[in-house]
Amino acid sequence: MSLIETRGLRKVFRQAVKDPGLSGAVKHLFTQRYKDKCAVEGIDLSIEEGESVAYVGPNGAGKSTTIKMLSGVLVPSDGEITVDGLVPYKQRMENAQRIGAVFGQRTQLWWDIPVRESLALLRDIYQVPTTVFKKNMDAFTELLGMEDYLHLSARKLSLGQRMRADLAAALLHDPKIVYLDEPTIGLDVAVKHRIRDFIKEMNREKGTTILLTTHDLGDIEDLCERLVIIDQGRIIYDGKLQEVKDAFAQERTLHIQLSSPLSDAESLFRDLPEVSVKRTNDGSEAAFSLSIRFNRFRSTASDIVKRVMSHAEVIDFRIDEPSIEEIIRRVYDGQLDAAELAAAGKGSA
Ligand SMILES: Nc1ncnc2c1ncn2[C@@H]1O[C@H](COP(=O)(O)OP(=O)(O)OP(=O)(O)O)[C@@H](O)[C@H]1O
Repeated sequence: MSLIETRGLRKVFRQAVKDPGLSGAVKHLFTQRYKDKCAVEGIDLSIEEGESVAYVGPNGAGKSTTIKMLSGVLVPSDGEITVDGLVPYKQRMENAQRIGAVFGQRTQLWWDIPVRESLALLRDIYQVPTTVFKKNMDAFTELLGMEDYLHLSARKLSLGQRMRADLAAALLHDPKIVYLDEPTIGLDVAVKHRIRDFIKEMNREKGTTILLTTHDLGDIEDLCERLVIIDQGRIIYDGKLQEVKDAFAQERTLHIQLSSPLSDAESLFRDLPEVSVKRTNDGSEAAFSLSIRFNRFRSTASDIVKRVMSHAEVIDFRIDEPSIEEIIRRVYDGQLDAAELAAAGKGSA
């Protein structure tokens, strides 16, 4: 059995239907109307120990609802769910010992007491042995750069400081699994990197299994090898991040630096209509640069470089592939359909 396993997992919420405005609110007091909203529509998910999985989808897709069911906060309407052999909503306390959770929008720290005290309270709640607590506190303080603000209450922390303290709080008891819901939301680039490095370290060093939901697709590229895309409560893709890139990132851009300008570079590619050439010389350091976009299934980078080299001296070049961000955006926009996507991996669409 996998560490995390769900079969046919469903969650239906009962939502109040109100007419707009004050009259609608008053009317609702006397005649309540409700409709069922299926937030999660039968999810089959297997996650092995040590995996790092991105769980992404547009707003309202059902990501948080899934995580809440996995962490035992919500009871599923239907289906099966086990986390390390436990049924989370039935064995909440045992489950809590094995998981850590960070919800970017909320904190699990006590608002008015110093961070150091909050962490000590969590040590007692989770019954973390003193040696483990000390070892983790030392390591986390250094890795997350918390020394300067351990004496401050959560109320006084900046968002980046608070998020780092929250990560420390979630991992203090060495959980097997950590659920990260938007762990880098609203953070500057430096703090984001620090947090990502820390998560990678936990995954590598301790084999912590990571389930990450995020709208920051940089998080995904940096942290996860596997991608699960959910839309309207259903998984529409489940497979390797690299497979999605290989299947859909057909476009490449070659950035070539020349020793002197090359006039009419376009003429070198007249027989390749899908190739487009842009001059990107910004006048600095006598750089004469071309950015050449091509479809990797129709042309090869080596052919393009060869053509340029036959007319000019090439000093340097590099190839860029589109980011996963662009591909996922196309999925969200409906430009890539689920069946196409599923064919690229082992998606369950
Ligand atoms: N407690 C609730 N009561 C009623 N409906 C809910 C409740 N929680 C979530 N929903 C509905 O379920 C659907 C899925 O919500 P969920 O929060 O799981 O989405 P999400 O993928 O996490 O979205 P986001 O990226 O915006 O956080 C939404 O339509 C939401 O309105």
